[in-house]
Amino acid sequence: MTVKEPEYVYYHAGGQRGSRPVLRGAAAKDTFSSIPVVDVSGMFSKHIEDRKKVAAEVGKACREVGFFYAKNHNVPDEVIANTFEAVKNFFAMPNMKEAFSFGDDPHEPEQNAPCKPGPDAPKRANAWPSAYPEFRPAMYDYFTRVKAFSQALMRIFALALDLPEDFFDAAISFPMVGIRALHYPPQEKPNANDIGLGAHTDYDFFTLVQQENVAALQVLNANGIWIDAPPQPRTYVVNVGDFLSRITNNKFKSTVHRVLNKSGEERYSMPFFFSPNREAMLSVVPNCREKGQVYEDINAGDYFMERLKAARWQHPSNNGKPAPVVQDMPTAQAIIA
Ligand SMILES: O=C(O)CCC(=O)C(=O)O
Ligand SMILES: [Fe+2]
Repeated sequence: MTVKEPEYVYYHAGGQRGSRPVLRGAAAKDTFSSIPVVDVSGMFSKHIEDRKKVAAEVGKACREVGFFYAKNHNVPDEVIANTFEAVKNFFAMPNMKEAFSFGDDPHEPEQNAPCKPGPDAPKRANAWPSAYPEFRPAMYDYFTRVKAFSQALMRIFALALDLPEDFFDAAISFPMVGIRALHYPPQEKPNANDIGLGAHTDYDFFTLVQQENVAALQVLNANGIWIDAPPQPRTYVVNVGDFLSRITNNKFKSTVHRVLNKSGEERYSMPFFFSPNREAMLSVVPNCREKGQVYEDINAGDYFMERLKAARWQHPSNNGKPAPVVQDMPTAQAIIA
């Protein structure tokens, strides 16, 4: 009799390598096989019942999947379209890069920081292309709106956790945020090992992904099966990140995902990473505390740096050298191992 070796899926999650057996047939667990769609329009209603209804759906999606599509958000279509156009122009420049990141930086007037950076403040965070001056205002137009939408969404997460709606408000007044504009060129003959972005979880509170009309994002379920998250018109893909998972004692799932562009076409996407203020404390929220709880309180900025270092350390380009010092790395741009 031959015993079949189980097949495994490998990923990086919570700053560490992980693996999961692929379970089929009788061994399969009860898990998701599609990404739920939540109509979030009720979050802008003046009636608390409408907001609570959205929160209930968001909470269910966060507990069961860790991902959902947010339909009827309030970021205008034309702002998103203009931003993608600017991103394509940027990638078409001769000094082509495959990713452009920028994030919170109190030096930049567009961000209306609550106070001016002092003499000890971190250095400027963002590098803007001088050869394309229209890029910065286009990105900021998008940044301002997606950040406001995220701050509003945070109130829905509070309700979803049975907390007062304003529970997180003070902790997200000048949040750590980052936009990553990504370009995935067509892959010749892609196979499962030939991925655009390796399997990972995000180290933020949550992420809002805009993807243009090319499907490539995939989400890992509990059975080790990759579930497609193709673009759905006029939606955001929202996913729980490690910070939110941590403060809910993992009741909200920070789910592993990857990008595999099998389409034969160019793919552009724009994740927006949202985390609390650098000084905020990440404490497990009251309703999720349990005896024998694993997570201690930690400063959000410190946790971010810890995760950034872990990602750098494991990055293949690091060649096993000691982790670089990253204290001058002031923005919340997620660097993926
Ligand atoms: O390109 C995408 O659709 C997702 C990107 C992503 O998961 C990330 O940058 O963390
Ligand atoms: Fe991600």
